[in-house]
Amino acid sequence: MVNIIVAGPRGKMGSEALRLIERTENYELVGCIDRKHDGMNINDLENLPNLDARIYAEPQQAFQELKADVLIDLTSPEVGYLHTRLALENGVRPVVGTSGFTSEQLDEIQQLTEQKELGAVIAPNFAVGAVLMMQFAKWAAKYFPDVEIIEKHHDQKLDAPSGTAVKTAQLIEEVRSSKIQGHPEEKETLPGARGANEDGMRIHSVRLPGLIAHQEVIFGGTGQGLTIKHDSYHRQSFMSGVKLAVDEVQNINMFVYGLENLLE
Ligand SMILES: NC(=O)C1=CN([C@@H]2O[C@H](COP(=O)(O)OP(=O)(O)OC[C@H]3O[C@@H](n4cnc5c(N)ncnc54)[C@H](OP(=O)(O)O)[C@@H]3O)[C@@H](O)[C@H]2O)C=CC1
Ligand SMILES: O=C(O)C1=N[C@H](C(=O)O)C[C@H](O)C1
Repeated sequence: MVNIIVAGPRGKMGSEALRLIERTENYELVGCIDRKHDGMNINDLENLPNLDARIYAEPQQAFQELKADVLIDLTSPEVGYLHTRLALENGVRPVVGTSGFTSEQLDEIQQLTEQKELGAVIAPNFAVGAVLMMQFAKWAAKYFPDVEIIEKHHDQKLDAPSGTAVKTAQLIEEVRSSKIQGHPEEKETLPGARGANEDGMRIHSVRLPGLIAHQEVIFGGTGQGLTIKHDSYHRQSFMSGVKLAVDEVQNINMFVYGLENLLE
């Protein structure tokens, strides 16, 4: 049995993670971290699976009182970082989907994971199709160094650019020499028109109601173009990746950043 704590259980992703736990035979929800409803039970809340687990507003109390193997964190960048640290400090292996961590925070989590000799998985995107999109983009960038990323998300998203777009740019940087794109003398007549600049790559963030999570990586070459595109139409698209991470995090004693490192 895998004993799991979910942080952010009322959220769009957290509630989907509860449904994953409910339908997985060897998973047990032992508690949740939620700043509201302290002391209540998940089965007291409407529209959530009928799971019997106490809610803790104070994360430290949850980690001390519960016998947990894995934390699934799907919250917001500041609190997600805190939960991840607390999990490791209390011997619990984190599986983190929360996006927006800084590279310094990722380094610190890596160090803590190694110091505690535990496993930890942080995945900017748990959808297998998105992982493939990022890998294909890395491959294409070897031959097409001029690239722009357009990520599109629902309008409740807090961080921009998305974790997926940042990770895509990082993967491309591994195979592409630093490059300034566009005309060297180009000027923005409206600030932000050319998007964020990551090593010369432009990242554009679209936020609209109705969207879930979508990304296009657009390459341009002489007389040709290539677009690699992924769409998540439902948050269930992320759950097979969350499951893979929960299953694998128990077998590793290292920090993993990106689901591609767990896929065969
Ligand atoms: N890696 C991946 O594949 C994916 C990652 N994500 C990421 O997962 C995270 C959650 O996304 P999503 O479910 O859409 O977001 P939601 O806003 O729907 O859910 C976030 C949850 O976290 C809680 N929360 C937020 N801030 C705090 C805080 N300071 N203290 C305590 N609880 C807090 C919210 O509670 P409250 O209602 O009280 O604010 C809410 O229950 C985001 O970072 C998103 O980018 C999303 C999809 C896929
Ligand atoms: O907030 C979201 O919804 C998503 N966040 C992740 C990100 O920032 O890349 C993953 C996915 O794009 C959905």
